[in-house]
Amino acid sequence: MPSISSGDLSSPLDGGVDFGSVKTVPESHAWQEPEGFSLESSDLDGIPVIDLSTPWWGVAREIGRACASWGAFQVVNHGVPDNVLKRVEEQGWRLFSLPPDQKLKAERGPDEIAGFGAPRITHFFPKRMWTEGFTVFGSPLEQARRLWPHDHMQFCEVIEEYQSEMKSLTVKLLELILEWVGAGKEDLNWEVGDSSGVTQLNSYPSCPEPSRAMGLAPHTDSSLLTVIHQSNTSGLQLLDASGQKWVTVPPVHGALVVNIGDLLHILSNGRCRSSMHRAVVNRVHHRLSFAYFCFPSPGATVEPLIGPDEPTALYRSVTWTEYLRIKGTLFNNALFSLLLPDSGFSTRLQQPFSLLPSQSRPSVMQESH
Ligand SMILES: C=C1C[C@]23C[C@@]1(O)CC[C@H]2[C@@]12CCC[C@@](C)(C(=O)O1)[C@H]2[C@@H]3C(=O)O
Ligand SMILES: O=C(O)CCC(=O)C(=O)O
Ligand SMILES: [Fe+2]
Repeated sequence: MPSISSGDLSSPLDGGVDFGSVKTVPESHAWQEPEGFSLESSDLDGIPVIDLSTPWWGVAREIGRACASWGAFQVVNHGVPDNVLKRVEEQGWRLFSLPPDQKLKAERGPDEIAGFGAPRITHFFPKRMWTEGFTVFGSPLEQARRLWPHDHMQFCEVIEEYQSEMKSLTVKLLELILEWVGAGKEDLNWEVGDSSGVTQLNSYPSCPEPSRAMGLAPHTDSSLLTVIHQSNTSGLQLLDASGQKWVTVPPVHGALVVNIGDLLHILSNGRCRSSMHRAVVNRVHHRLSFAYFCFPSPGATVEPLIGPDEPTALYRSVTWTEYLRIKGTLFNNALFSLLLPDSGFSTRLQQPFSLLPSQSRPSVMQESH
Protein backbone atom coordinates (compact mmCIF):
# COMPACT_ATOMS: atom_id res chain seq x y z
CA MET A 1 0.00 0.00 0.00
CA PRO A 2 1.42 3.43 -0.81
CA SER A 3 2.47 5.43 2.21
CA ILE A 4 3.30 9.04 2.79
CA SER A 5 7.00 9.65 3.06
CA SER A 6 8.21 11.62 6.01
CA GLY A 7 10.24 13.96 3.80
CA ASP A 8 7.42 16.46 3.19
CA LEU A 9 6.04 16.41 6.69
CA SER A 10 6.70 18.37 9.83
CA SER A 11 4.96 15.62 11.77
CA PRO A 12 4.32 12.09 10.55
CA LEU A 13 0.75 12.72 9.60
CA ASP A 14 -0.35 16.24 9.13
CA GLY A 15 1.01 17.18 5.70
CA GLY A 16 3.05 19.98 7.24
CA VAL A 17 0.15 21.48 9.19
CA ASP A 18 0.39 21.98 12.91
CA PHE A 19 -3.20 21.15 13.89
CA GLY A 20 -2.79 22.91 17.21
CA SER A 21 -1.78 26.34 15.88
CA VAL A 22 -3.65 27.00 12.60
CA LYS A 23 -6.55 29.51 12.68
CA THR A 24 -8.16 28.33 9.43
CA VAL A 25 -8.23 25.03 7.59
CA PRO A 26 -5.53 25.09 4.91
CA GLU A 27 -6.49 24.20 1.31
CA SER A 28 -4.62 20.89 1.62
CA HIS A 29 -7.17 19.84 4.25
CA ALA A 30 -10.34 21.60 2.98
CA TRP A 31 -13.23 19.28 2.07
CA GLN A 32 -16.57 20.11 0.47
CA GLU A 33 -20.04 18.87 1.31
CA PRO A 34 -21.49 16.93 -1.62
CA GLU A 35 -25.06 17.71 -2.55
CA GLY A 36 -27.89 15.44 -1.45
CA PHE A 37 -26.46 14.37 1.88
CA SER A 38 -28.16 15.32 5.10
CA LEU A 39 -27.27 14.90 8.72
CA GLU A 40 -29.57 13.13 11.11
CA SER A 41 -28.03 13.43 14.51
CA SER A 42 -31.10 12.29 16.39
CA ASP A 43 -30.47 9.18 18.43
CA LEU A 44 -34.16 8.29 18.69
CA ASP A 45 -34.29 5.91 15.78
CA GLY A 46 -30.54 5.50 15.78
CA ILE A 47 -28.08 2.72 16.26
CA PRO A 48 -29.34 0.20 18.86
CA VAL A 49 -27.74 -0.10 22.28
CA ILE A 50 -27.71 -3.78 23.21
CA ASP A 51 -27.31 -5.15 26.72
CA LEU A 52 -25.03 -8.19 26.56
CA SER A 53 -26.10 -9.35 30.02
CA THR A 54 -29.58 -10.37 28.79
CA PRO A 55 -30.18 -14.03 27.82
CA TRP A 56 -28.22 -15.13 24.77
CA TRP A 57 -31.16 -16.07 22.54
CA GLY A 58 -32.66 -12.59 22.86
CA VAL A 59 -29.29 -10.90 22.41
CA ALA A 60 -28.43 -12.94 19.31
CA ARG A 61 -31.71 -11.83 17.71
CA GLU A 62 -31.18 -8.16 18.60
CA ILE A 63 -27.62 -8.25 17.35
CA GLY A 64 -28.72 -9.98 14.15
CA ARG A 65 -31.30 -7.28 13.47
CA ALA A 66 -28.70 -4.57 14.01
CA CYS A 67 -26.20 -6.37 11.75
CA ALA A 68 -28.77 -6.62 8.97
CA SER A 69 -29.98 -3.02 9.21
CA TRP A 70 -27.19 -0.71 10.39
CA GLY A 71 -24.25 -3.05 10.28
CA ALA A 72 -23.45 -1.56 13.68
CA PHE A 73 -24.66 -1.35 17.27
CA GLN A 74 -23.46 -0.35 20.71
CA VAL A 75 -23.01 -2.79 23.57
CA VAL A 76 -23.31 -2.27 27.32
CA ASN A 77 -22.50 -4.79 30.07
CA HIS A 78 -19.87 -6.08 27.68
CA GLY A 79 -17.48 -7.28 30.36
CA VAL A 80 -14.57 -4.94 29.51
CA PRO A 81 -13.64 -3.30 32.83
CA ASP A 82 -14.04 0.48 33.05
CA ASN A 83 -10.54 0.88 34.36
CA VAL A 84 -9.09 -0.75 31.23
CA LEU A 85 -10.93 1.79 29.07
CA LYS A 86 -9.80 4.63 31.32
CA ARG A 87 -6.16 3.53 31.26
CA VAL A 88 -6.12 3.07 27.49
CA GLU A 89 -7.40 6.65 27.18
CA GLU A 90 -4.61 7.91 29.45
CA GLN A 91 -2.03 6.14 27.29
CA GLY A 92 -3.68 7.54 24.16
CA TRP A 93 -3.28 11.12 25.45
CA ARG A 94 0.28 10.36 26.41
CA LEU A 95 1.03 8.96 22.95
CA PHE A 96 -0.54 11.75 20.92
CA SER A 97 1.04 14.45 23.11
CA LEU A 98 4.52 13.37 22.09
CA PRO A 99 6.46 15.94 20.05
CA PRO A 100 6.39 15.36 16.24
CA ASP A 101 10.07 14.35 16.09
CA GLN A 102 9.48 11.68 18.68
CA LYS A 103 6.44 10.34 16.82
CA LEU A 104 8.54 10.04 13.66
CA LYS A 105 10.69 7.46 15.42
CA ALA A 106 7.77 5.04 15.22
CA GLU A 107 6.51 6.05 11.79
CA ARG A 108 4.78 3.25 9.85
CA GLY A 109 6.95 1.98 7.00
CA PRO A 110 5.60 1.62 3.42
CA ASP A 111 4.61 -2.03 3.71
CA GLU A 112 4.08 -2.16 7.44
CA ILE A 113 0.95 -2.34 9.51
CA ALA A 114 2.27 -0.96 12.81
CA GLY A 115 3.28 2.57 13.77
CA PHE A 116 2.27 6.21 13.32
CA GLY A 117 0.81 7.23 9.99
CA ALA A 118 -1.90 9.02 8.07
CA PRO A 119 -4.96 6.83 7.41
CA ARG A 120 -4.08 4.17 4.84
CA ILE A 121 -6.92 5.41 2.66
CA THR A 122 -5.36 8.90 2.35
CA HIS A 123 -4.14 8.34 -1.21
CA PHE A 124 -7.71 7.73 -2.47
CA PHE A 125 -8.66 11.33 -1.68
CA PRO A 126 -7.51 14.68 -3.01
CA LYS A 127 -7.46 16.23 0.47
CA ARG A 128 -5.79 15.30 3.74
CA MET A 129 -7.73 14.28 6.82
CA TRP A 130 -7.74 15.99 10.22
CA THR A 131 -6.30 13.07 12.11
CA GLU A 132 -3.29 11.06 13.06
CA GLY A 133 -3.30 7.39 13.96
CA PHE A 134 -1.14 4.79 15.62
CA THR A 135 -1.55 1.12 14.73
CA VAL A 136 -0.55 -1.84 16.90
CA PHE A 137 -0.31 -5.31 15.41
CA GLY A 138 0.71 -8.01 17.88
CA SER A 139 3.04 -6.66 20.53
CA PRO A 140 3.40 -2.87 20.83
CA LEU A 141 6.89 -3.34 22.31
CA GLU A 142 9.05 -2.46 19.31
CA GLN A 143 7.23 0.81 18.57
CA ALA A 144 6.85 1.75 22.25
CA ARG A 145 10.58 1.32 22.88
CA ARG A 146 11.33 3.80 20.13
CA LEU A 147 8.83 6.32 21.53
CA TRP A 148 9.77 5.99 25.19
CA PRO A 149 13.23 4.38 25.41
CA HIS A 150 13.15 4.38 29.23
CA ASP A 151 9.47 4.16 30.00
CA HIS A 152 7.58 2.00 27.51
CA MET A 153 6.26 -0.71 29.82
CA GLN A 154 3.13 1.10 31.04
CA PHE A 155 2.01 1.68 27.44
CA CYS A 156 2.67 -1.96 26.51
CA GLU A 157 0.91 -3.36 29.56
CA VAL A 158 -2.21 -1.26 29.04
CA ILE A 159 -2.42 -1.92 25.29
CA GLU A 160 -1.92 -5.65 25.80
CA GLU A 161 -4.64 -5.74 28.43
CA TYR A 162 -6.96 -3.77 26.13
CA GLN A 163 -6.23 -6.17 23.26
CA SER A 164 -6.89 -9.19 25.43
CA GLU A 165 -10.24 -7.78 26.68
CA MET A 166 -11.23 -6.83 23.14
CA LYS A 167 -10.34 -10.25 21.85
CA SER A 168 -12.60 -11.94 24.42
CA LEU A 169 -15.42 -9.56 23.54
CA THR A 170 -15.08 -10.08 19.78
CA VAL A 171 -15.06 -13.88 20.24
CA LYS A 172 -18.30 -13.60 22.23
CA LEU A 173 -19.86 -11.31 19.61
CA LEU A 174 -18.80 -13.58 16.74
CA GLU A 175 -20.39 -16.56 18.47
CA LEU A 176 -23.65 -14.64 18.90
CA ILE A 177 -23.63 -13.49 15.28
CA LEU A 178 -22.92 -17.03 14.04
CA GLU A 179 -25.84 -18.18 16.15
CA TRP A 180 -28.09 -15.65 14.43
CA VAL A 181 -26.77 -16.65 11.00
CA GLY A 182 -27.65 -20.25 11.88
CA ALA A 183 -24.06 -21.49 11.80
CA GLY A 184 -21.75 -22.91 14.43
CA LYS A 185 -18.06 -22.59 15.16
CA GLU A 186 -17.59 -25.95 13.41
CA ASP A 187 -18.72 -24.35 10.13
CA LEU A 188 -15.66 -22.10 10.06
CA ASN A 189 -12.31 -23.21 8.75
CA TRP A 190 -10.54 -21.40 11.60
CA GLU A 191 -10.92 -21.39 15.35
CA VAL A 192 -12.86 -18.36 16.59
CA GLY A 193 -10.45 -18.22 19.53
CA ASP A 194 -7.49 -17.92 17.12
CA SER A 195 -8.74 -14.64 15.68
CA SER A 196 -6.12 -11.93 15.14
CA GLY A 197 -6.44 -8.33 16.27
CA VAL A 198 -5.18 -4.97 15.09
CA THR A 199 -5.55 -1.99 17.43
CA GLN A 200 -5.86 1.49 15.98
CA LEU A 201 -5.54 4.59 18.18
CA ASN A 202 -7.07 7.59 16.40
CA SER A 203 -6.55 11.24 17.31
CA TYR A 204 -8.73 14.05 15.92
CA PRO A 205 -7.49 17.43 17.17
CA SER A 206 -10.02 20.24 17.58
CA CYS A 207 -10.43 22.17 14.35
CA PRO A 208 -11.00 25.92 13.78
CA GLU A 209 -13.43 25.23 10.89
CA PRO A 210 -14.91 21.78 11.45
CA SER A 211 -17.40 22.06 8.60
CA ARG A 212 -14.49 22.28 6.14
CA ALA A 213 -12.49 19.36 7.53
CA MET A 214 -12.82 15.58 7.59
CA GLY A 215 -11.62 13.45 10.50
CA LEU A 216 -11.71 10.11 8.77
CA ALA A 217 -13.25 9.81 5.30
CA PRO A 218 -16.18 7.43 4.58
CA HIS A 219 -15.05 3.82 4.55
CA THR A 220 -16.00 0.34 5.60
CA ASP A 221 -13.63 -1.66 7.79
CA SER A 222 -11.90 -4.69 6.30
CA SER A 223 -12.27 -6.68 9.52
CA LEU A 224 -14.82 -9.26 10.58
CA LEU A 225 -15.89 -6.76 13.17
CA THR A 226 -14.43 -3.69 14.82
CA VAL A 227 -15.03 -2.62 18.42
CA ILE A 228 -14.55 1.10 19.13
CA HIS A 229 -14.14 2.86 22.44
CA GLN A 230 -15.04 6.43 21.51
CA SER A 231 -14.95 7.94 24.98
CA ASN A 232 -17.30 10.90 25.57
CA THR A 233 -16.82 13.10 22.51
CA SER A 234 -19.01 12.42 19.49
CA GLY A 235 -17.61 12.24 15.97
CA LEU A 236 -18.40 8.78 14.62
CA GLN A 237 -21.20 8.74 12.03
CA LEU A 238 -22.83 5.91 10.09
CA LEU A 239 -24.44 6.14 6.70
CA ASP A 240 -28.01 4.95 6.97
CA ALA A 241 -29.49 2.30 4.66
CA SER A 242 -30.71 4.94 2.18
CA GLY A 243 -27.10 5.94 1.66
CA GLN A 244 -28.09 9.62 1.93
CA LYS A 245 -28.04 10.39 5.61
CA TRP A 246 -25.19 10.48 8.14
CA VAL A 247 -26.29 9.46 11.62
CA THR A 248 -24.16 10.30 14.66
CA VAL A 249 -23.36 7.45 17.02
CA PRO A 250 -23.92 9.21 20.35
CA PRO A 251 -21.38 8.41 23.04
CA VAL A 252 -23.13 6.33 25.71
CA HIS A 253 -21.26 6.10 28.99
CA GLY A 254 -19.59 2.70 29.29
CA ALA A 255 -20.79 1.53 25.86
CA LEU A 256 -18.60 0.22 23.06
CA VAL A 257 -19.47 0.59 19.39
CA VAL A 258 -19.42 -2.50 17.18
CA ASN A 259 -19.07 -2.12 13.41
CA ILE A 260 -19.54 -5.02 11.03
CA GLY A 261 -16.61 -5.24 8.61
CA ASP A 262 -16.32 -6.50 5.05
CA LEU A 263 -15.09 -9.98 6.02
CA LEU A 264 -18.18 -10.67 8.11
CA HIS A 265 -20.29 -9.29 5.29
CA ILE A 266 -18.71 -11.98 3.08
CA LEU A 267 -18.86 -14.73 5.72
CA SER A 268 -22.56 -14.08 6.36
CA ASN A 269 -23.21 -13.96 2.59
CA GLY A 270 -24.42 -10.39 2.89
CA ARG A 271 -26.84 -11.00 5.76
CA CYS A 272 -24.66 -8.76 7.93
CA ARG A 273 -23.89 -5.45 6.19
CA SER A 274 -20.51 -3.87 6.58
CA SER A 275 -21.23 -0.34 7.76
CA MET A 276 -20.10 2.74 5.87
CA HIS A 277 -18.87 5.21 8.46
CA ARG A 278 -16.72 8.29 8.93
CA ALA A 279 -15.42 10.49 11.73
CA VAL A 280 -16.02 14.23 11.86
CA VAL A 281 -14.20 16.80 13.95
CA ASN A 282 -15.32 19.67 16.14
CA ARG A 283 -14.16 23.13 17.17
CA VAL A 284 -13.78 22.55 20.88
CA HIS A 285 -12.75 19.03 21.73
CA HIS A 286 -9.74 17.01 20.75
CA ARG A 287 -11.22 13.53 20.28
CA LEU A 288 -9.50 10.16 20.64
CA SER A 289 -10.93 6.80 19.63
CA PHE A 290 -9.60 3.27 20.13
CA ALA A 291 -10.60 0.72 17.50
CA TYR A 292 -9.92 -3.01 17.72
CA PHE A 293 -10.16 -4.79 14.36
CA CYS A 294 -10.93 -8.49 14.66
CA PHE A 295 -9.68 -10.68 11.81
CA PRO A 296 -9.64 -14.47 11.46
CA SER A 297 -6.33 -16.27 11.92
CA PRO A 298 -3.91 -15.10 9.20
CA GLY A 299 -3.99 -18.07 6.80
CA ALA A 300 -7.72 -18.79 7.15
CA THR A 301 -10.04 -18.29 4.21
CA VAL A 302 -13.31 -16.50 4.69
CA GLU A 303 -16.07 -17.95 2.56
CA PRO A 304 -19.83 -17.41 2.63
CA LEU A 305 -21.69 -19.70 5.03
CA ILE A 306 -24.17 -21.58 2.88
CA GLY A 307 -27.12 -23.65 4.10
CA PRO A 308 -30.65 -24.68 3.19
CA ASP A 309 -31.90 -21.08 3.49
CA GLU A 310 -28.84 -19.72 1.80
CA PRO A 311 -28.06 -21.93 -1.19
CA THR A 312 -26.05 -19.51 -3.33
CA ALA A 313 -22.75 -17.94 -2.40
CA LEU A 314 -22.60 -14.28 -3.37
CA TYR A 315 -18.86 -13.84 -2.88
CA ARG A 316 -15.72 -15.77 -3.60
CA SER A 317 -13.57 -16.80 -0.67
CA VAL A 318 -10.61 -14.70 0.43
CA THR A 319 -7.95 -14.59 3.15
CA TRP A 320 -7.72 -11.39 5.17
CA THR A 321 -4.21 -10.62 4.02
CA GLU A 322 -5.42 -10.93 0.42
CA TYR A 323 -8.44 -8.80 1.24
CA LEU A 324 -6.30 -6.03 2.75
CA ARG A 325 -4.28 -6.00 -0.49
CA ILE A 326 -7.45 -5.73 -2.59
CA LYS A 327 -8.78 -2.99 -0.31
CA GLY A 328 -5.49 -1.12 -0.68
CA THR A 329 -6.06 -0.94 -4.43
CA LEU A 330 -9.84 -0.83 -4.84
CA PHE A 331 -10.87 0.78 -1.53
CA ASN A 332 -14.69 0.93 -1.32
CA ASN A 333 -14.98 -1.22 -4.48
CA ALA A 334 -13.11 -4.12 -2.84
CA LEU A 335 -16.19 -5.97 -1.59
CA PHE A 336 -17.96 -5.53 -4.89
CA SER A 337 -14.96 -7.00 -6.74
CA LEU A 338 -15.44 -10.33 -4.92
CA LEU A 339 -19.06 -10.76 -6.06
CA LEU A 340 -19.45 -14.00 -7.99
CA PRO A 341 -20.61 -13.48 -11.59
CA ASP A 342 -23.94 -15.29 -11.27
CA SER A 343 -24.82 -13.86 -7.86
CA GLY A 344 -26.80 -11.01 -9.41
CA PHE A 345 -27.20 -7.70 -7.65
CA SER A 346 -29.04 -8.52 -4.49
CA THR A 347 -30.77 -6.03 -2.22
CA ARG A 348 -28.37 -7.29 0.42
CA LEU A 349 -25.66 -5.47 -1.41
CA GLN A 350 -27.00 -2.03 -0.79
CA GLN A 351 -23.59 -0.59 -0.21
CA PRO A 352 -23.58 3.12 -0.90
CA PHE A 353 -21.79 2.87 -4.20
CA SER A 354 -22.33 6.59 -4.65
CA LEU A 355 -19.32 6.86 -2.37
CA LEU A 356 -16.94 5.10 -4.71
CA PRO A 357 -13.76 7.14 -4.80
CA SER A 358 -13.92 7.89 -8.52
CA GLN A 359 -17.38 9.42 -8.24
CA SER A 360 -17.30 10.83 -4.80
CA ARG A 361 -16.42 14.20 -3.52
CA PRO A 362 -15.43 14.15 0.11
CA SER A 363 -18.29 14.98 2.38
CA VAL A 364 -18.45 16.91 5.60
CA MET A 365 -21.21 17.80 7.99
CA GLN A 366 -22.29 20.65 10.12
CA GLU A 367 -20.42 21.17 13.32
CA SER A 368 -21.05 18.66 16.05
CA HIS A 369 -19.92 18.79 19.62
C1 LIG B 1 -5.70 -4.05 9.67
C2 LIG B 1 -6.01 -2.85 9.25
C3 LIG B 1 -7.38 -2.34 8.99
C4 LIG B 1 -7.15 -0.92 8.54
C5 LIG B 1 -5.82 -1.02 7.87
C6 LIG B 1 -5.03 -1.82 8.91
O1 LIG B 1 -3.82 -2.28 8.40
C7 LIG B 1 -4.74 -0.98 10.15
C8 LIG B 1 -5.61 0.23 10.23
C9 LIG B 1 -7.03 0.03 9.75
C10 LIG B 1 -7.63 1.33 9.26
C11 LIG B 1 -8.12 2.27 10.38
C12 LIG B 1 -8.75 3.52 9.75
C13 LIG B 1 -9.69 3.20 8.57
C14 LIG B 1 -9.03 2.18 7.62
C15 LIG B 1 -9.87 1.98 6.36
C16 LIG B 1 -7.62 2.62 7.38
O2 LIG B 1 -7.23 3.38 6.51
O3 LIG B 1 -6.79 2.05 8.34
C17 LIG B 1 -8.77 0.89 8.38
C18 LIG B 1 -8.20 -0.29 7.60
C19 LIG B 1 -9.25 -1.23 7.06
O4 LIG B 1 -10.19 -1.59 7.77
O5 LIG B 1 -9.12 -1.59 5.90
O1 LIG C 1 -12.96 7.48 15.35
C1 LIG C 1 -13.91 6.74 15.20
O2 LIG C 1 -14.88 6.76 15.94
C2 LIG C 1 -13.94 5.78 14.02
C3 LIG C 1 -12.63 5.15 13.74
C4 LIG C 1 -12.70 4.23 12.57
O3 LIG C 1 -13.66 4.19 11.83
C5 LIG C 1 -11.57 3.34 12.29
O4 LIG C 1 -10.55 3.40 13.02
O5 LIG C 1 -11.69 2.55 11.34
FE1 LIG D 1 -13.55 2.40 10.52
